[in-house]
Amino acid sequence: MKAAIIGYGKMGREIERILHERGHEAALVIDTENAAELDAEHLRGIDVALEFTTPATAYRNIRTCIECGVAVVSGTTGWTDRLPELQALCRERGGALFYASNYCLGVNLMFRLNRCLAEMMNRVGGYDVRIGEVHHTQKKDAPSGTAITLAEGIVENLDAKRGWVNYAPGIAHAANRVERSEETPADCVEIRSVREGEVPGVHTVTYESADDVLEIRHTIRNRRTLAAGAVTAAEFLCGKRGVFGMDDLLQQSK
Ligand SMILES: NC(=O)C1=CN([C@@H]2O[C@H](COP(=O)(O)OP(=O)(O)OC[C@H]3O[C@@H](n4cnc5c(N)ncnc54)[C@H](OP(=O)(O)O)[C@@H]3O)[C@@H](O)[C@H]2O)C=CC1
Ligand SMILES: O=C(O)C1=N[C@H](C(=O)O)C[C@H](O)C1
Repeated sequence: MKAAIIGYGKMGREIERILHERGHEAALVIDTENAAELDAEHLRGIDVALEFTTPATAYRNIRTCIECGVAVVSGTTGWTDRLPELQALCRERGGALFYASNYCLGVNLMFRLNRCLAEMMNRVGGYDVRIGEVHHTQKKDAPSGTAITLAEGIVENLDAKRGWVNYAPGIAHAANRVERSEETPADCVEIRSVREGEVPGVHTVTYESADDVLEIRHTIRNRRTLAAGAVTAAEFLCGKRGVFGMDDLLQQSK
């Protein structure tokens, strides 16, 4: 597989290592200094691009890949209100796009558990739910894309919840922010965001009643699991047309 890496930061470098280990070629590397080289000429001959950049740049990067007819795997978070536009463009152009808010297999199992638990909670009274996420201090977006996917899984399955808000004290650029935890409306899932040291990512879904606490938690030990999942998605996407996510990948590997 001849791959392009778009964004040569923490994820881009880890992805490069996994590509080499699996015998693929990182034929093009795009970062801020050569961002202008993301064009048809430089993408010629590339089988798949792996895009991990910033909330401000992901849309344009992915769009360029689709317009140049190159399959693209993206994991960039903090911009996905515009993802449906690109999914529509990809379908219209007969391209290939894979997006996941989290490429770690364990997190995707947690997504399934989370949806299932939310559905079961409709038959049990007395619990309220909240989500916690902890990440490193360089993270540009809040809440994390993973926390948003968890919140959407709850909203889709738990009748009492209609949306989510973010309690993110001290974090700039938080979406759907409430200033204090007590301001969270009863029909919203509160996501509490914390930025701390070098933490790769911890996500917790907590159901609390007056008498007990039920929690599901996932802790990422290192970015290797995220990069390996992204490369597996790229291998899956190669030669396909359409719009895909982790459920498609997990379906196939059953
Ligand atoms: N879905 C998933 O599983 C995961 C998603 N992520 C998400 O992926 C994104 C990247 O994460 P991470 O690697 O940790 O972040 P980093 O900040 O370490 O890396 C991002 C890189 O992209 C570069 N960049 C900025 N603009 C452009 C551009 N226009 N074209 C090409 N490169 C550009 C940055 O350069 P410079 O530093 O010069 O600005 C930087 O090198 C984030 O949104 C993060 O939330 C992260 C891990 C897993
Ligand atoms: O920025 C990160 O580091 C991560 N971002 C993703 C997110 O926002 O959910 C995935 C993972 O948690 C690491």
